Amino acid sequence: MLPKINLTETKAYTYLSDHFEKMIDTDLKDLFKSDNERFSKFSILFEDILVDYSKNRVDEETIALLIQVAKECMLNDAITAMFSGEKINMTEGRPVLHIALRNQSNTPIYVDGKDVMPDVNAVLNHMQEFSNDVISGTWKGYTGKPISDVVNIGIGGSDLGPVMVTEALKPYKTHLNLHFVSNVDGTHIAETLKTLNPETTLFLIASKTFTTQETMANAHSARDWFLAAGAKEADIAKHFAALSTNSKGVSEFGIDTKNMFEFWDWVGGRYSLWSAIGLSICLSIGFDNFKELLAGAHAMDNHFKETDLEQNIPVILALVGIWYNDFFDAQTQAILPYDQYMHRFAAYFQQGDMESNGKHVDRNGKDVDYETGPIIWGEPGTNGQHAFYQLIHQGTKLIPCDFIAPAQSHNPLGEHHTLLLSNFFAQTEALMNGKSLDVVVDELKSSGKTQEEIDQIAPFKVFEGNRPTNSILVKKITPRSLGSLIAMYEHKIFVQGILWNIYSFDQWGVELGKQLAGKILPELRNEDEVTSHDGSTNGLINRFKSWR
Ligand SMILES: O=P(O)(O)OC[C@H]1O[C@H](O)[C@@H](O)[C@@H](O)[C@@H]1O
Repeated sequence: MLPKINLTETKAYTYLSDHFEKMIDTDLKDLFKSDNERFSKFSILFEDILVDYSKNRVDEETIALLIQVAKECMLNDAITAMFSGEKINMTEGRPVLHIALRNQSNTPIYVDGKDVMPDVNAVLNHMQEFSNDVISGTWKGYTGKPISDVVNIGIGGSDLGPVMVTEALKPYKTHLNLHFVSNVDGTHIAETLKTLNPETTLFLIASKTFTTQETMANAHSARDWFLAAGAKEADIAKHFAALSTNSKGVSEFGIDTKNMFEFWDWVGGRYSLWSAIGLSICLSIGFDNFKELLAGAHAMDNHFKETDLEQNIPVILALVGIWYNDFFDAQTQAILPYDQYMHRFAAYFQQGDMESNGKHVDRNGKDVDYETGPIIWGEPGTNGQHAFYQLIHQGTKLIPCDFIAPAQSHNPLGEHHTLLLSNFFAQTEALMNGKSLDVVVDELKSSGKTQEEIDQIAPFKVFEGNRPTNSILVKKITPRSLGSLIAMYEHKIFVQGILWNIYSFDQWGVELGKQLAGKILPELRNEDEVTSHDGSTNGLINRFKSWR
């Protein structure tokens, strides 16, 4: 059972509210001036990952009080509950055990009295054998040719993780070409199939439930395309595999359950890249690299489970996030990787964070009267600098940003990486220091502007600064360090959910739209005028029918 304490009910929260009044006007620059040790006090090194949170509007008292809130919310008990397989996903009656999928120490983890590790290891062995066969060409298509292309058909958690990781780890790629089809828009599958040869294409139908409309529609279209090319039903076994918890659904679709890679209801969709859903990752980078990804995540799991809250990276990131979310009213959190390979990282954590903590009912079933999950967004640097950073620097909103960069590039081309990193360092410094009116005026004077011109233009060139950032410097993006980074954010989300007293592992919010689409679908299958909805929906549907 998870504790059910709202952070706002803790004693420390009251102290934190008073403390906030003091901190609201504190300038980051002054915090650095008054403490030479600030960087070492407010940064944590974990393996090849340095997390610097010193450019935040916090001092030692802030962190101490936030930790006190976490303790009063019984965070340690919650961590133990998750790792020991308690059914902490109460509304679905399930444990939350993505940590078991990467439990490389193989210590037993029990669900309803049964150790899950033998099943986890059996699926991993199956994934190893299968991916080795496909990569080596031992696995042959129906005309005896080896596989050249793999299409993962899945959506949400059955798509975003594999896409993000295969992109982030492209330097480790095997010879297989990976494709991902998620959208029910026929364009997605049609465009993907255009370039493919059915004799050498392998489809992975990735769906935890094996009922998701988009995935089933795309899977059927893929099968039709495959059969239309001259293949027989019996050939499907060589070209279709399923990654799912639903063996009945898989065999009804016509996939041999020998080609099914199982996982379990205690793996949440958005936490499933470590499970059989990661088969596309294994095929893309090879099983050994996939194991390294798991090992990196496991190392972060151990850090999270065993480190004191004061030095615990996911805990600190979560608390600093809460500080802005609940005291400074920051609505969003940007994730800005200075690594082109990580271009889907923010999109991945959009689901990871927003589907987990986008809740307004607490674990007591009551509406919360404080802010919960932030809006997550971001794009890689330096592209973002030339697009939306204007608002981060000079807009009216406070946007805490995570800057992530590798020290070593996989493509050390000329000076590119040095240029990239100069921007990475410059941005957080600029956001913190800003540019005062005096400096702007001096600059304008020395560029020969008249006093009148200076008076006119100066206000627009001022940067307030004092804008908070975390800098996450990684030696190199490898399967291991990426695994650790992902697990770090997963646990951050967990900690925030605990303190906000919400259930982070269900996602009822995605259901209503699905239900209504199910109702509307039959109405679109005929030409009758629709009158059963509100005026707007009726009007739109009827216009659609007349135009299609
Ligand atoms: O893997 P499935 O079952 O196809 O679900 C795909 C997605 O569906 C819904 O949008 C949610 O439940 C997501 O969390 C999930 O990732």
